[in-house]
Formats: sequence, C-alpha cells, structure tokens
Amino acid sequence: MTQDELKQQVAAAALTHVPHGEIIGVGTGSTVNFFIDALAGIKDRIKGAVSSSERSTERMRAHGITVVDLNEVEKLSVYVDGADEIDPSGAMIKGGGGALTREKIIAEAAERFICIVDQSKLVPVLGKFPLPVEVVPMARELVTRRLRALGGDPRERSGYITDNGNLILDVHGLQIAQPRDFEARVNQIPGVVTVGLFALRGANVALIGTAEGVQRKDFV
Ligand SMILES: O=C[C@H](O)[C@H](O)[C@H](O)COP(=O)(O)O
Repeated sequence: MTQDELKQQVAAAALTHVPHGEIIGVGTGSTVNFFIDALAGIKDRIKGAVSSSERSTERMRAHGITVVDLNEVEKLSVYVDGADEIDPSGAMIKGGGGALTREKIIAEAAERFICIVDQSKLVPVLGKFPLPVEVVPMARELVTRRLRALGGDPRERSGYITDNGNLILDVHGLQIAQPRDFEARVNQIPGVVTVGLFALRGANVALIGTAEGVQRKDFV
C-alpha cells in the first residue's frame, strides 16, 4: 500500500468516532484532508465543524460542511487530527503544516483527541522531525538563542507566515525524552506563541494505518 492509501484508510476509520448531532474539531494536513473528504459523505450526521486552519476551512466549505467559530461552541467531544510524530505515551510533534496554534487551542477544548497517522509517524522518542515553534516576529532572535540553550538548532521556516501572522522556527537536533517538561519549558519563553509539542494534552486514541489494516491504541 502507498502512504496515501494508508492515510486514506485511517481517515475512513476515524468516521466511527464522529458523534451524531454534534460539532466536531477538525485538524489540518494531508491525512486530515482525506478525513474531510470522507466526512463529506456523512456531513448530515454532524451539526458542523470547528477548523484548525484556513486550508481545512476552505476544503470543508467546498464539501458543504458547516464551519463554526470555536467561541460559539459549548461542547466539543471529539477532535480529529494528524501528527508528524507520535511516541508510545501519545505525545506528539505537530505543526509540519504550520497550523499548530489553532490545533492546540482546539485540542485543549476537546474532550477526546483522535490522532490519525500512518505507521511511519510512530517513533520511540520524539525529535527526529524538527519541532515547529510559532514565534512573534520581534522575538525571533531571542527565542532562537533560548532554543539553542535548550540543545536545539532552530531554523526559520523560509517565507512562511502562519494564519496568525507569525513565523515558525523548526528546531532540529532534538531528542525529547521528557516531552511534558520540554513543552512547559519552551512555552515559558516570551515570544513563543505555541510549541508544536502536544504532550501536556496528548492524544487519547491513535488510529494507525498499516499494511495489515488500521490499529488502535488508547492512551491513559
Ligand atoms: O500543522 C499541521 C499538522 O500538525 C498536521 O497534523 C501534521 O503536520 C501532520 O500532517 P500530515 O497528515 O500531512 O502528515
């Protein structure tokens, strides 16, 4: 199976986690694009969706899925999103597509985070994928120095501006053995809007696309 077929398979499997008559959270990325396309087939089952990016909003609207402002939503049972890496505890690196800040807000608002990945995203320790950090532009050099002091090699994502008007530093060379501690430390650097480490609020369930079918992993 190709990687796209694995993504498509896992995206379809996530439909069973979509609650009837509710608003759901929808992430961003190539795996989520397959999920949005599959969701279109059952769009009458949901009231609408909260979106983590302009790209996902556009795709959902093109399918006739109602996109709702998070501020109007009282209860969000489920958030479905992909990841760049996921470790055995359900901690993730996200933000390869630049949508980390809105993703983290929706993840925090949701009761359950359903992570949809193909098997290439499973890692024993996070950090091979460069860790995205969204930064207020005037703090670029300060945050770069602080991230170097934490052992990383931050590089500005060239020509990229987030949906929130900020820049992204991709931090190379990390091995994140204690993701919760590391997330808290990076969050505390003034100028950091969001670190793409999702450990303090990790996944509740991972659906993993493999050549042998979709595997499910639950995290406590
Ligand atoms: O900003 C992007 C998101 O965090 C994505 O969920 C992540 O990059 C995974 O994307 P993909 O499904 O394209 O590998």
